[in-house]
Amino acid sequence: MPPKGKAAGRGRAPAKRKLAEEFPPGEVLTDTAKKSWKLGAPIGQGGFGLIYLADENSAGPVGAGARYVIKVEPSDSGPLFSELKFYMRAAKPDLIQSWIKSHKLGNLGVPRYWGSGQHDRGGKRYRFMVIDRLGTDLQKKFEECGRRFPRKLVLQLGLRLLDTLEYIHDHEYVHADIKASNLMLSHSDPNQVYLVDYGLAYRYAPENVLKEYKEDPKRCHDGTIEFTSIDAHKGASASRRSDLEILSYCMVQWLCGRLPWEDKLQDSSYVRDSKIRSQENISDFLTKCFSPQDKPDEIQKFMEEVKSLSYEDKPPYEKLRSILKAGLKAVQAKDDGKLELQMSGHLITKSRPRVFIESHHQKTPQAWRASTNSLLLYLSEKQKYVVMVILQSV
Ligand SMILES: Nc1ncnc2c1ncn2[C@@H]1O[C@H](COP(=O)(O)OP(=O)(O)OP(=O)(O)O)[C@@H](O)[C@H]1O
Repeated sequence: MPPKGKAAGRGRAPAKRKLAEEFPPGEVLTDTAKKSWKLGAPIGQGGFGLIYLADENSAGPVGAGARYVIKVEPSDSGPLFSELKFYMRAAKPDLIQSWIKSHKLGNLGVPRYWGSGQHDRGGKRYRFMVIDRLGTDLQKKFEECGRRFPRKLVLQLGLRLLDTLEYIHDHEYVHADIKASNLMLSHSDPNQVYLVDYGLAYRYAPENVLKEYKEDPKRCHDGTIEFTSIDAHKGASASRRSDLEILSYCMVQWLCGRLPWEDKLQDSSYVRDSKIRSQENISDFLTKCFSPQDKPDEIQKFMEEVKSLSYEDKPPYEKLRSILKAGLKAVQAKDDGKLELQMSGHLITKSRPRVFIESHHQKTPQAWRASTNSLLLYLSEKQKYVVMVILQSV
């Protein structure tokens, strides 16, 4: 989970806190249901602990194809405790499966929870949690794609996130930190995307009683600064509309490359005021982000719909899905469930190039780098600029 006001993109790297010691592969952990799990190699590091490959305990070592991961943190770590509460309440495999069935979905983007417990080692106590093992995060894919995602991909991600948010909202929680680095592709299916990191997830309606709107100056700007909601900037706890507002900023960034306030992320009040202004005139905001021929009508409609929600409102998920589906139709695509990182041939031929000159900071430039919808041309080792040709779908 991010500390207060952490930025998602370049230049973030907050100081990592004191970490849990690294356990050797083969360490066996027993959960509260007395089930044993074996650790493999560590594959990730969070703010407070490590993530290891894992499998049900057996005679053999845990290999690269492991189906689970175990998150281990010192037992006094708050974030894993609150994340664990979310998983225990809302991510049990049976619960997810019955939602998938009753809502006729192909999949649901919440990793399943398989167990948890405490583990003592070297005189210290650790808390651990077993969840599904996932693949690459979308921030890496975003960077590889030259910081632009094709319109179809953005709309498909929006649709899958609406399914996921509807589920977690129905289970009394909001996520409050949606961003590409918290979206991970399945390890086995490139068309499935999961929302991870529930360290900031907030139980907005315990026992179905909605929390009231209350600003707390000590909690201003919680979340990831460029995407966090106006409510969070003002110190109010996240609500369902916050998740959708955050999703809309993400979709805009994925489509056009950067949000207008990204140059001044250190100035939280500036970011808050820019977001307030963007909501006052959504059309003007999108005009700043896109060229006239690229301004996405569906994103404007989506944002207008979200803006009309009050703090306690249940979002109209189905209406929001139909807005995004209309956007797919406008680019001659449909909700086929495919997360295509590459532009299809059809979209490329209907693209118009835009050229940007950017300062060149790379120490070891490549001759060129092609990605889904952009082509970066590094002029030479000594030159100061790169030329970025961006193919924008019309
Ligand atoms: N289910 C998973 N399967 C595979 N890798 C994972 C999984 N969950 C997390 N990871 C990897 O572990 C890293 C740390 O994840 P974690 O959820 O612990 O982050 P965190 O504690 O929120 O830390 P921070 O937000 O500070 O990066 C992730 O960046 C990701 O690479």
